[in-house]
Amino acid sequence: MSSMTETCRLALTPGEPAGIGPDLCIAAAQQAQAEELIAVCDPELLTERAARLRLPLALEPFDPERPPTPSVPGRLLFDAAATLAAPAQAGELNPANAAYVLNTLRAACDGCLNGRWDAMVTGPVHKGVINDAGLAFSGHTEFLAERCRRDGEPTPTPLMLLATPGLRVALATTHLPLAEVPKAITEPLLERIIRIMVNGLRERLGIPHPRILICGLNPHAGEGGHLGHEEQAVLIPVISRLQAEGMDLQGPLPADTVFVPHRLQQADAVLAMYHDQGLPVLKHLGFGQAVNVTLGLPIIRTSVDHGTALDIAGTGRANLGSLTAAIALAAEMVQTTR
Ligand SMILES: NC(=O)c1ccc[n+]([C@@H]2O[C@H](COP(=O)([O-])OP(=O)(O)OC[C@H]3O[C@@H](n4cnc5c(N)ncnc54)[C@H](O)[C@@H]3O)[C@@H](O)[C@H]2O)c1
Ligand SMILES: N[C@H](C(=O)O)[C@H](O)COP(=O)(O)O
Repeated sequence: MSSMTETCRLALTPGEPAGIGPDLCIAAAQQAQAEELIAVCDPELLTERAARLRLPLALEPFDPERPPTPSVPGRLLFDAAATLAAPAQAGELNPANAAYVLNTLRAACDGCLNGRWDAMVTGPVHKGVINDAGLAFSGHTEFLAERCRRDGEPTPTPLMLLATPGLRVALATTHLPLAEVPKAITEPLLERIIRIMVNGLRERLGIPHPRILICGLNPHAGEGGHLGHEEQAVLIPVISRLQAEGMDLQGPLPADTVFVPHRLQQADAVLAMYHDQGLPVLKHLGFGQAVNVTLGLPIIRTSVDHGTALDIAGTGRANLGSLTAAIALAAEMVQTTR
């Protein structure tokens, strides 16, 4: 692990090889970066995609013995941790490459755990094609949590938080079918999630006294029990307990009005109960510029806010904004944590 004064060393996973992830890594490599970027992938993928995009790219193998140096335009370090099973065709998913994608994530995560690099920044993966290949996968967040599990200990609970200027939204549940959400939101889970959120905002994002708005699960936060019982049975007891410990929490609040400007001005983050309660609002405000952060794990991981965009892979039309923001936030989190 690099020291206080050193350049941040960031692993970059391009994600789904048929998607825009490789395009974005190549685009990022065209710019000077304050960090050292190491693409964890099959270098052939980048060479072929760069040729298709007609962009210059000098690839150099990563040498952990050399001190980290800021990336220079047109040059990119790589760690050939995994090899494609079949050549990648932009825009065309191939389940044969699903295991390769997961191997790049394993290598990037393990490198964070063993100090090979300071943090990992992930490009988008395609959850469907990984499952089509017979590999159970619901998202990076859950996969990395499992990878960070220590022998004999339970899997750490990960917290997904997306951030864009003016709004941070975290999720109590992540990639879960909607029908399973109510029973997943138990008192122990919610208490764990709120503690991780408060600690993560403090320790990783440098907000000393985070103010958090907590959405109800039901319309109008249950309308006093007339539109659902989870607020009274689960949310209110947990929130009251943690407020009594001094945490700055408000809720459960009706999710339809929690995101109005005057409320957000008085808060550092919102906790939504499920994926599509929080993320549509965040993406409406900041799609293409927002960052997905995983809190609650012993590693620093940020990611783009968008998917694989197969419709534009290999065309040069992919917007670099979210990856740029994800790299910047990972570096900031590394500095905050040093
Ligand atoms: N970080 C991740 O790994 C991540 C995040 C979200 C979705 N996904 C996965 O991506 C796949 C496709 O999801 P989707 O179609 O809902 O969303 P998507 O983000 O891939 O595409 C939605 C629309 O936005 C456009 N778009 C996305 N990123 C863009 C960029 N950087 N520049 C310009 N245009 C861009 C696409 O062309 C498309 O029109 C799914 O398998 C989903 O699970 C992965
Ligand atoms: N929930 C994320 C989003 O909608 O942007 C996305 O699916 C990626 O999640 P992971 O980082 O867990 O793969």
